[in-house]
Amino acid sequence: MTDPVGVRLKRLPHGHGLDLPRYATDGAAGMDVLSAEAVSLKPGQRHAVATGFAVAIPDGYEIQVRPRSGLAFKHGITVPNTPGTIDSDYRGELKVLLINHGDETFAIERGDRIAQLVLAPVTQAAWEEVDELDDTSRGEGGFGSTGGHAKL
Ligand SMILES: O=c1ccn([C@H]2C[C@H](O)[C@@H](COP(=O)(O)OP(=O)(O)OP(=O)(O)O)O2)c(=O)[nH]1
Repeated sequence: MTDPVGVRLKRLPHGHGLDLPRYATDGAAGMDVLSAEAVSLKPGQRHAVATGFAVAIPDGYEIQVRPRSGLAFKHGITVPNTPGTIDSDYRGELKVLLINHGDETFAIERGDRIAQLVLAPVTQAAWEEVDELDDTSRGEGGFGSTGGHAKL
């Protein structure tokens, strides 16, 4: 595990009194993030859930917003834009987009752990436009070209 990276975090008025996102175990990759609002999601419904804080991520990093597998597996609650991207220059409230793919209304209470945040390094690309690309054994094969499942 590398040394932790400092990330500035500002609580917004509706975030006061809530725990900050935190790693549930020593080896956790993601910090569980809490909802700052109570909201119910009907089947098929989407919502941008308030977290009650904003961040200033250091240059060269992003935060990814990922689903919690337990909510996804047991209730069909997931992040439709997974992994959500929090840019280092974004200063608005960090929101967690959720969708209910289950068949029952799902109630979220303020303080519920709704998703997880993963701090990740970012490498920006610089295009090098060329007339021809190098040959590879895969070539233009893709989208299941190597098989591995009867349906492919
Ligand atoms: O799950 C998410 C995804 C994004 N954002 C915020 C932070 C991010 O930096 C900003 C823009 O996100 P993104 O680039 O994914 O959105 P876009 O649809 O491309 O909008 P924009 O034109 O604002 O970049 O919105 C969130 O709070 N939660």
